[in-house]
Amino acid sequence: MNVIGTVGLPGSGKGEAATVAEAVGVPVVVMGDVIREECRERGLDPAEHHGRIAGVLREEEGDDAIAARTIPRIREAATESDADAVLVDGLRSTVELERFREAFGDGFTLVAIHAPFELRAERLGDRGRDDSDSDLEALRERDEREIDLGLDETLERADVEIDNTGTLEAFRERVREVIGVDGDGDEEAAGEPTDPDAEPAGGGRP
Ligand SMILES: Nc1ncnc2c1ncn2[C@@H]1O[C@H](COP(=O)(O)OP(=O)(O)OP(=O)(O)O)[C@@H](O)[C@H]1O
Repeated sequence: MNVIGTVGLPGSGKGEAATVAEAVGVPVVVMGDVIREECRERGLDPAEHHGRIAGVLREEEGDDAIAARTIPRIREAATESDADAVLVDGLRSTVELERFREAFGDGFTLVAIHAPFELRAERLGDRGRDDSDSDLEALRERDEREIDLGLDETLERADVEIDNTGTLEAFRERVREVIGVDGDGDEEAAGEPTDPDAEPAGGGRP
């Protein structure tokens, strides 16, 4: 089974990458859903308690708690789908990376998505999902929180890099390339890492 994990700072493009995967039939498992489910089980509103419950889970079950709870979801998504790959959105730390490598071996590919602070701030401002999206100080704090969890080191250990500083279409094309789907929507060897330095394939939308 090919499992593609994405890692990137807030606003780097992980959600867009997940949307591309879904559009080509690659199921997406969002690690944050594990936390949202735990919030609901504890009778808490995920919108308010998400961050705290993520910390509580790590304290109670170990630093790899969220990865460990995500693994059965990945296997289930793979079983239910005809696709050769599953995309996992939301890795934060090397402990989680190691947990996935242990579970999926060479089938696990970590994809780092990079975009500089100013660009992420601008894009999140446009996204405007909530108030924090347009708050520079909030973004700085989110960056720091994620870096504290080990996001920087996790980015450094990626198998494939995606530079998301160009157009949205160039990014989408590069994501399709990385998940092994060509511009016509045909699946190739989903999950095989491609040359990280390669230019996006370009061309029109599928
Ligand atoms: N290359 C791009 N050009 C223009 N807009 C982009 C590009 N890449 C991403 N975006 C937009 O930037 C915003 C942030 O991207 P996205 O939601 O994918 O980030 P994320 O990494 O999932 O962030 P978070 O961790 O906060 O959920 C979205 O509105 C997305 O559509």
